[in-house]
Amino acid sequence: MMSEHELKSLEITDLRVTFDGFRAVDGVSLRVGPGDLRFLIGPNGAGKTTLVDAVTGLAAAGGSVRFGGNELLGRPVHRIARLGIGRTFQTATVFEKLSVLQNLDIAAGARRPLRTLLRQRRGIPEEVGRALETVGLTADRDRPAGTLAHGKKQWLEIGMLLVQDVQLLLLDEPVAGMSHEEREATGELLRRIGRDRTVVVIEHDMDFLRAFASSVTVLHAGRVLSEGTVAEVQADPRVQEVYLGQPPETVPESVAAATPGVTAEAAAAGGAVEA
Ligand SMILES: Nc1ncnc2c1ncn2[C@@H]1O[C@H](COP(=O)(O)OP(=O)(O)OP(=O)(O)O)[C@@H](O)[C@H]1O
Repeated sequence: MMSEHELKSLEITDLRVTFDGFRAVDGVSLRVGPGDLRFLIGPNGAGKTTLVDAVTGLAAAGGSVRFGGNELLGRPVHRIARLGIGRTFQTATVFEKLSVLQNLDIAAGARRPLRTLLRQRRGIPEEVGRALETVGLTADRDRPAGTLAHGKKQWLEIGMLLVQDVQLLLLDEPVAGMSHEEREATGELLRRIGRDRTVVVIEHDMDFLRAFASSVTVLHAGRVLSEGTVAEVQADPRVQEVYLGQPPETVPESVAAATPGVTAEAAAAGGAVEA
């Protein structure tokens, strides 16, 4: 289903966020075009979440963030949301006692009177029906959201962004804690919604990244360390150095295994694999 909106790009220029003199984001520039599925990776503390906070208005920042030509920096959170920008957090934030349908209704219903939101209705608003289908929750629509499996809660949260007609989605570790099947389904979902929207995914799961990313930006110490296709980024010696310079238990096995010059034994000797 094509959006009736023109496709928009996210353009970040010289973004800076400082906490008490500490530069958490230190001059980041990047552009994500519509139809791209951009993964944002980097070691802990690289500035990934802070970057998303800056884009969504939760962290004060210098530089420029434009989406579809509109400058976002300096606008309050709700105005940024109104420009079609939405995010998810690592922990899904759904109304657990309400049904899937009611959750979507509430997300969609800023325009409807409050008393109609919780009422059982025969008809399902078109955008809600569409979102149910897109995120694969049609059969679960009457279940309380609190009884959904972890993966489905994340999909509901994505559905809640879709009914708000979000054009830029920023997702923070959407597959953390998911089963293999849930990851696959989530990857397919991101591909579907990414076709006519701009999607940025913060992710640590390297197998997931390799399967679904169309492009990757690697952040390190608040800066862009590397950018390109999955293959380009994995072959970049600077990326290898940053990951291999980490304590062994945080080196993703698939990065090490895919890194020329790093043997499978060395990767295995690195010990535990990050989630
Ligand atoms: N509100 C804050 N006050 C002070 N420092 C902060 C604040 N938020 C983040 N930081 C610091 O900024 C740096 C970047 O943090 P951020 O959470 O953006 O990293 P990240 O790349 O998302 O890491 P992770 O993968 O661990 O989530 C870290 O050093 C963090 O301690």
